[in-house]
Amino acid sequence: MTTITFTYLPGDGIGPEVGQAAIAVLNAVANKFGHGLDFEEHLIGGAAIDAGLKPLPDATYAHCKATGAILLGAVGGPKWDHLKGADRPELGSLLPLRKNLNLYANIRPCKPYAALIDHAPLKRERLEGVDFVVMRELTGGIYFGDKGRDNLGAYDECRYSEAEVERIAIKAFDLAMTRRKKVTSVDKSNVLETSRLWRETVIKVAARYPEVELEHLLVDAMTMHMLTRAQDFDVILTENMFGDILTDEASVLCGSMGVIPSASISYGTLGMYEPIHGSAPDIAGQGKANPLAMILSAAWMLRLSMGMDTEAAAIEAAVEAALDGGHTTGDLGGSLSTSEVGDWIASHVAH
Ligand SMILES: NC(=O)c1ccc[n+]([C@@H]2O[C@H](COP(=O)([O-])OP(=O)(O)OC[C@H]3O[C@@H](n4cnc5c(N)ncnc54)[C@H](O)[C@@H]3O)[C@@H](O)[C@H]2O)c1
Ligand SMILES: CC(C)[C@H](C(=O)O)[C@@H](O)C(=O)O
Ligand SMILES: [Mg+2]
Repeated sequence: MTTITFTYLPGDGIGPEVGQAAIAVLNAVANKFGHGLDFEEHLIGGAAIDAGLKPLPDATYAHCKATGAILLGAVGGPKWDHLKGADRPELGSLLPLRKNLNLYANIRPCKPYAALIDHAPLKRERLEGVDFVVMRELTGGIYFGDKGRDNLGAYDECRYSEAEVERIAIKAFDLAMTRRKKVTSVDKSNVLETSRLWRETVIKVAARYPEVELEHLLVDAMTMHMLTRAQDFDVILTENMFGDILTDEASVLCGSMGVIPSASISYGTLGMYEPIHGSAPDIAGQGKANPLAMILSAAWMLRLSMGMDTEAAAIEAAVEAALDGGHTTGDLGGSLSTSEVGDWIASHVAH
C-alpha cells in the first residue's frame, strides 16, 4: 500500500477552513485508491505566535523537512500586524520556510474554467483560450534583501545573482518546452539594475532553447497586457515581487482569488503547495471561503511530490464537475459553504 505522507500547516484566517475541505478530499482519494493517509498538523504563523511559539516553530520546520511535502493554508492577519520583522507571521514563517527549503520556483496557473467565464467581470473574448502559467522566482529579490530603518527613513535591498536568475529561467524554458513553447519574461529593466541582469541572463538561457519564442515586457505594461491579450501568454517568467502582484491580477481572469493553486519546488520531489490567496480576514470564520485553490494545491502535491497523476486528475475532474454544476461558494455565484464544497468534491471523488 502506498501512503500519502505530508505536513499539514493550516495557519491563520481562512487557512484552517479551506484546509479542512482539502483534507476531506484527500481522505476520499486515499479511500478510493486504496492508499494510506499519514499527515501531521503543525502550527505556523499567527497560530504559532498565539500558542507562545515562534512563527515557524522548530517542530513544524523539522516535520516539513522530514516529509518534504507541505500543504499550507495561509498565514498572517490584522491581529499580528503590530509585530515587526521576523516576529511577523509572513516574514518569520512563510519566507524562511521557502528560503530554507530552497523552494525557488513558484508555479501559478491561470486557465479560466469554462463554467466561470459567464460570471467573470471581463468579456468572454478576453477569457476564452486563456491558458498561461506564471513561473515566479520565490527565494530572492527584494523580499530577502537587507531591510530596516535608519536616520533617513527605511530601506529594502533588492539583489539577484546570475545563478538565481539562471535556475528559474531554466525552469520556465523547460516548462515552455512541454507547452506552447513561448516564454514572456517580465522585468523593469528600464529602471532596475537587477532587472537588467535578469534580462541579460534570460537571453543567455534562451539561446539553449532555440525552439522557444522569447518575449520581454516591462512589468507596468504587463499589468495591462494581462487583461487585454492574456491569450498570447504561455509561460510568464518573473521575479519574486512582480510574480506576487501579477498572479493576484491573474485571479481576476480566473473568476476569484479562491481558485488559483500554487506549487513551490526546487529539485526532486520536495514541494510546498498553497493557494495564492491569503488569510482573507474579511471573510474568515464565516464559511464563505472558496476552498478550490487549496483543494487544487492538494492535487498538485499528489502529482508533483508523490507522482500520483491519476489521483490528482480525479480531484481536478471533481473540481470541474463542481463548477459545471454550480456547487460553489458565493464568490463564484453559488450558495454553498466552504465545507459543503469540500464535501461535494470529496463525494464526487469517491464515486
Ligand atoms: N500565502 C500566504 O500565507 C498569504 C498570501 C497572501 C496574503 N497573506 C496574508 O493574508 C492577510 C490578508 O491579506 P489580503 O487581504 O491582502 O489578501 P487575501 O488574499 O487574504 O484576500 C484578498 C481578497 O480576496 C478574498 N479572498 C481571498 N481568498 C479567498 C477565497 N479562498 N475565497 C473567497 N475569497 C477569497 C478576500 O476575502 C479578500 O477580499 C495578510 O496578512 C497577508 O500578509 C498570506
Ligand atoms: C504573504 C506574502 C509574504 C506572500 C508573498 O508575497 O509571497 C503572499 O502574498 C503570496 O502570494 O504567497
Ligand atoms: Mg500574494
